Amino acid sequence: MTAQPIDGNALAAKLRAHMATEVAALAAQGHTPGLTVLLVGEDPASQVYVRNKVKACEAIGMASRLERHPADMSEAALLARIQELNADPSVHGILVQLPLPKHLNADLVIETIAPEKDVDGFHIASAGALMVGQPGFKPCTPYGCMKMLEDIGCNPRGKHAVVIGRSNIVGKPMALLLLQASATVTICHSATPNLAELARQADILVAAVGRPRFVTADMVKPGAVVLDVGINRLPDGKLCGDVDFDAVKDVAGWITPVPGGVGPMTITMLLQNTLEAAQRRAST
Ligand SMILES: NC(=O)C1=CN([C@@H]2O[C@H](COP(=O)(O)OP(=O)(O)OC[C@H]3O[C@@H](n4cnc5c(N)ncnc54)[C@H](OP(=O)(O)O)[C@@H]3O)[C@@H](O)[C@H]2O)C=CC1
Ligand SMILES: Nc1nc(=O)c2c([nH]1)NC[C@@H]1CN(c3ccc(C(=O)N[C@@H](CCC(=O)O)C(=O)O)cc3)C=[N+]21
Ligand SMILES: [Mg+2]
Repeated sequence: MTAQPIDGNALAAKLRAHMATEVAALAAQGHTPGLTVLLVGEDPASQVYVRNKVKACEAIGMASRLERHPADMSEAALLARIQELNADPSVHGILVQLPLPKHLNADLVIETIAPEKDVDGFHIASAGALMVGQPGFKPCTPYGCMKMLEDIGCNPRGKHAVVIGRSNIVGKPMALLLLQASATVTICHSATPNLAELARQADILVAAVGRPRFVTADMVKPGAVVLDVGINRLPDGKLCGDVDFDAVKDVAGWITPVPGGVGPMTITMLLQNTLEAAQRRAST
């Protein structure tokens, strides 16, 4: 079997084209959606990501601002800046690029963002809303993965979904979204003794481990949908997912590539959340 590739760039383009019309409608009412991205320090990978986010906003007519701050910015100064952005009506979404320099408490920083501007979906209020099934911003990467399943016609209801990874920004919210969609969900992590055996039972397998080619062909059920969240930079500079794509594509039914899979969908759902934040604000 050769898996069908799930083209994240194509789905992203389709969704963004639709969003552009909604952005234009809001702009016509004087509510151009605005995203502010805060980058503290000079991490080179982060520089690339934040530039891509800002470009993606501009491409669909949103107003985006990138604020660079020095690596030694004090926590008090960062919190004060977030509070100013919380109070600024032209800013609908606030994203603080992670990781932050070690001297800054990332949890405290994220909790300082107003929940109605938390377009990353990382605030405790957003996490709590997701947990209890109330409306709130969903974390962009798992949200994008759900959109990919929808796009290929894969309804998780009644399926066994296995998520490898339990981080607060990917693995855990991914599992909650799949559960909400009535999948039977298994979450694996570094203390799971029989991970390969569990993975092999998955109709939907999500890899969010952060280890290049962690998921090998023997861990995949024939015909499974495999979503590869991993973004790993190899020594030669190339990007590589958490799935051994070349081997797994001969077993899976569907598979996302890296690059060109989940990554572009993460940015797309960030735009979606920012659009929603602006729509909510415009209707109040
Ligand atoms: N495509 C995109 O848009 C995005 C991609 N990413 C990428 O996704 C990957 C995961 O990100 P993130 O969730 O933040 O990573 P974290 O490092 O926060 O979490 C990794 C998870 O994988 C688990 N894990 C690590 N090693 C093993 C192992 N040997 N066996 C089983 N489980 C293991 C960890 O288990 P434990 O909890 O027990 O330590 C942890 O739960 C990274 O490659 C990251 O770059 C992240 C965000 C967005
Ligand atoms: N507050 C915060 N929110 C985030 O959402 C966030 C973050 N911090 N810190 C870093 C991670 C990582 N992340 C990616 C998003 C898109 C791609 C992406 O579009 N990747 C392209 C390739 C890009 C390239 O070539 O480097 C692709 O997969 O096709 C990758 C990684 C968001 N993150
Ligand atoms: Mg992490």
